[in-house]
Amino acid sequence: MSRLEVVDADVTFGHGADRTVAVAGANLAVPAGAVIGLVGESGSGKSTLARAIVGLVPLTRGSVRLDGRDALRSGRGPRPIQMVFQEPSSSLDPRMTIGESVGEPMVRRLSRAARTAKVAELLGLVGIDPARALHRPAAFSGGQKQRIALARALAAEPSVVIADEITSALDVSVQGTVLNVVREVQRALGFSMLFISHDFAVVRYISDAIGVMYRGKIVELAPTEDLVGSPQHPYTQALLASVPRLGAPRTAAPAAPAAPAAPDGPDEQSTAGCGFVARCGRYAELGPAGRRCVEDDPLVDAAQRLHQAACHWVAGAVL
Ligand SMILES: Nc1ncnc2c1ncn2[C@@H]1O[C@H](COP(=O)(O)OP(=O)(O)OP(=O)(O)O)[C@@H](O)[C@H]1O
Repeated sequence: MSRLEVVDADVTFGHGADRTVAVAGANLAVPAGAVIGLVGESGSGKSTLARAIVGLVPLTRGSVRLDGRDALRSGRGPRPIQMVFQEPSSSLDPRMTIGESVGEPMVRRLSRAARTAKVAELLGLVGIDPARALHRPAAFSGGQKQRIALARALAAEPSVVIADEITSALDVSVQGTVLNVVREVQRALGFSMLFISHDFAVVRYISDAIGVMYRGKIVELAPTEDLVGSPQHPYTQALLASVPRLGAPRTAAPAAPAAPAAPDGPDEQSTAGCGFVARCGRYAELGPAGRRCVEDDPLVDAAQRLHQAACHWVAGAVL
């Protein structure tokens, strides 16, 4: 297990009028052996951050560190950070048997016999009957395919696993099974994990701590029950208010209230100050004191502090 850190990360796509800033000043730490959840609405940059961590998209700025060393410059060989995607087809080739797919990351490292034994062990670990190793992905359900994709990721013996919306395409009844398998396997093997989902309930269930992402930034980071019990950032507060309680009807509340921006005030494109200012109820009430929100971008850092919120107006904020 390893400690993963993302430090001051930016990811920008395109140029000129087509320029999109997908990740902007993101800081995040996943302590060794911990499960950190990452939540945020669609387009907040979660997948891009995940892809940048495994080197699938380049960082425009910042770094990814594994136990203090640059993770993106590591040499060849088994990759210490593995990712599982929303679509199992991203990692399972339909023409290969699942045994071949799970065994592939071990081809250079293990003999055929050792690989067969390891494949059986990994399939068993994720609750798939090893006797089915000769079948192709089409023979399995969506939830089973996700578990096989996890087994393949584990074949590389990663110290960090990134799970990106791995239950989002599944029926709710299957989601629980997959989550339980992921949790059991993580506890058994002890790898660190970044678990990404737009579904707060899912992230809460599986994570030791949660990072909330908004417009490319982590705006709050806290142990799970602290975040749920006393959210500090106005965005997190709005996000939690929109999560239906178990059994209660889902309200129509938006993820964040749209506060009207002052006519001469900041808009969604403004980059100097806080990215949430145009939707922030707290800013709307601040009056002149709110100048700071427009001029200064509050950030969380990758340090050890347990509860951090990227807002100038909460206790413990990083200034
Ligand atoms: N390859 C790309 N080229 C251009 N823009 C991109 C690319 N990938 C992502 N983006 C943009 O970056 C922003 C963040 O997208 P990203 O997919 O990371 O968000 P997300 O939080 O994972 O959302 P979702 O859950 O919908 O995938 C979006 O505005 C998206 O359109």
